[in-house]
Amino acid sequence: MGKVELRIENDQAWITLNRPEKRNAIDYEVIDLLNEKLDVIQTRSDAKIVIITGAGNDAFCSGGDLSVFHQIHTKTDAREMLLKMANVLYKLFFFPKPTVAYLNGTAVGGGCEIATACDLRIAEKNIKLGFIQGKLGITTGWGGSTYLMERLNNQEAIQLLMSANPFDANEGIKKGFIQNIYDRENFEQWITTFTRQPVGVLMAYKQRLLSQHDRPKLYKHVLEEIEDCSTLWETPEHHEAVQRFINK
Ligand SMILES: CC[C@@H](C(=O)O)C(=O)SCCNC(=O)CCNC(=O)[C@H](O)C(C)(C)COP(=O)(O)OP(=O)(O)OC[C@H]1O[C@@H](n2cnc3c(N)ncnc32)[C@H](O)[C@@H]1OP(=O)(O)O
Repeated sequence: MGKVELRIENDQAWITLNRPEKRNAIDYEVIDLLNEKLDVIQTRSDAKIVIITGAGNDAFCSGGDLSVFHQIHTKTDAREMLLKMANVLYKLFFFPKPTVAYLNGTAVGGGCEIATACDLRIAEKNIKLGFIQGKLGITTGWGGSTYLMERLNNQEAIQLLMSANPFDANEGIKKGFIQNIYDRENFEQWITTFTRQPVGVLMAYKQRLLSQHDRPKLYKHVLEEIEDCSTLWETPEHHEAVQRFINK
């Protein structure tokens, strides 16, 4: 089994982040694999909808792999890593087919950024969410805050980002971040309400959704976000926070 699995079945393309022992954290190989899987799905007429989830029962995704990314010290190197993943999430945000994050467990940091880049977010109950980057002395850097401002009203978005507080699925529903709470069986039933339509219908509605967004402006904002995050990456606050996690 690879670090990212793709299964296309019943008109559904399931991408599973497959590093349960690291709570499905994102490293360089995962970034490349995610990019490849999206390219494959784009060419497959039997894939009507994309579902991203995590392996195991604990986590959707714990964000960047701190055991790998703690080796990044300079702004230049941080920018390079952030841009690589930001480009994948930009592809995901503007993907021509509908995308759903099925949050089977904890989603923090970059895990919430991946979920935000999807059109819809469905959560299992009792999961923990959080744009916790602030607690690490950085901001989102993969486009997450840019996309969150598109998904939620700015007042809700800024509270989630600035507080860096964890929240649960019920709070997520109230804020408009989570659309439904379903266990796996109910999720699989719900997803068929989409896949029973022809792919052309789903893609046409997706285009209507995408036409709400100003593509060049969003990319500019993503680049600004990367710049801010990579500047903060160099600060002692960030390195000390990551070191505390590594040494725990
Ligand atoms: C860098 C990009 C940036 C962005 O642009 O957004 C970010 O993503 S910043 C956010 C980075 N992520 C984090 O700070 C989360 C760190 N992890 C946790 O807080 C917790 O692990 C958890 C996700 C809340 C889950 O807690 P729990 O279920 O209690 O599991 P453990 O803490 O015991 O972890 C099990 C195992 O997994 C390893 N792990 C977890 N997350 C990461 C990670 N992000 N990177 C690397 N490794 C991770 C953890 O170290 C444990 O390993 P072992 O001790 O070897 O079992």
